[in-house]
Order: sequence, then structure tokens, then C-alpha cells
Amino acid sequence: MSDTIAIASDHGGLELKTLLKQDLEARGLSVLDLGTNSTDSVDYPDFADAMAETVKSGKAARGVLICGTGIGISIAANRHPEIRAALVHDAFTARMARQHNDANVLVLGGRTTGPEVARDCLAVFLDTAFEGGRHARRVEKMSRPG
Ligand SMILES: O=C[C@H](O)[C@H](O)[C@H](O)COP(=O)(O)O
Repeated sequence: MSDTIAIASDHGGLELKTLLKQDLEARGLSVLDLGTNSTDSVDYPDFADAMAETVKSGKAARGVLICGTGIGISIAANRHPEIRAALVHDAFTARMARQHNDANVLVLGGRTTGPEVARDCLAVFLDTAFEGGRHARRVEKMSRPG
């Protein structure tokens, strides 16, 4: 798998993005920062779309998206069939997102999840493999055109 991971947020997730980017770099991963990089108000669908294009093109194997709650940016990202974006709130949901759902994008809320819980979520997301088996059948069904 590519060692590159993409990260993006709106203004509501900027602070958490900065923190998690440091964790990614500390692991030796190559990080593609898709913005935003200021506290100016921006629109989260633009960053979800940029993430989808980056994953689709193979420039990054996985991604991290953050907005205020994580809700809007996950809705926007999941409009792209190649993306399985999972909004998680703790290490357990982060683990399930990988083991059961083969999520390729981790989503967090910068205004809802504290920094240390978010760091745990990221670590679990990066370190947990997809279990396959019955879950592969379900993931395959989600990849079919609607
Ligand atoms: O789901 C949407 C996100 O939480 C956004 O970060 C949020 O709606 C932005 O709100 P505001 O424009 O009031 O900062």
C-alpha cells in the first residue's frame, strides 16, 4: 500500500488537522495536505471532493477528513463510489471502520472529538487491517452502482 496519506479539513477541523498531520509525519508517512490552511470560512464539500479525487487517482491510498462535526464532510465524501468514509468517535468505532467496513477515509469532528481521542482513532485506523470474509461481500455490495 502507498505510504502516502492525504489529509484535509474545513476551518472547523483545521486545529485537529494540524495535530494529526504531525502524528502522520512522525510515523514516517508521506502526507498530502489538501488544505484548508487558514481559519477563513470555507465549504467542506470542496475538501471532500479533493480527497475523493486524490484517493481515486491513487495519489494516496487513504485519507483523513475533518470538519466541525465530521458529518457534512463524510456525507460529501461518501457521494463518491470509491470512497468509504467513516465518521468515528472513539478507538472502537475506528477499529470497526477498518475491520468490518474497510474504510479508506477516516472522518473526525474537530469540535466534537478531543485531541487525544482523535489521535487514538488515527493510530487505530492506520494499524488495523480489514477482516475480509463476510465483510468483503458487504463491502462489494456497496461498491456496485446504485
Ligand atoms: O458538517 C459540517 C461541519 O461541521 C462544518 O464544519 C460546520 O457546519 C461549519 O460551520 P460554521 O460555518 O458555522 O463554522
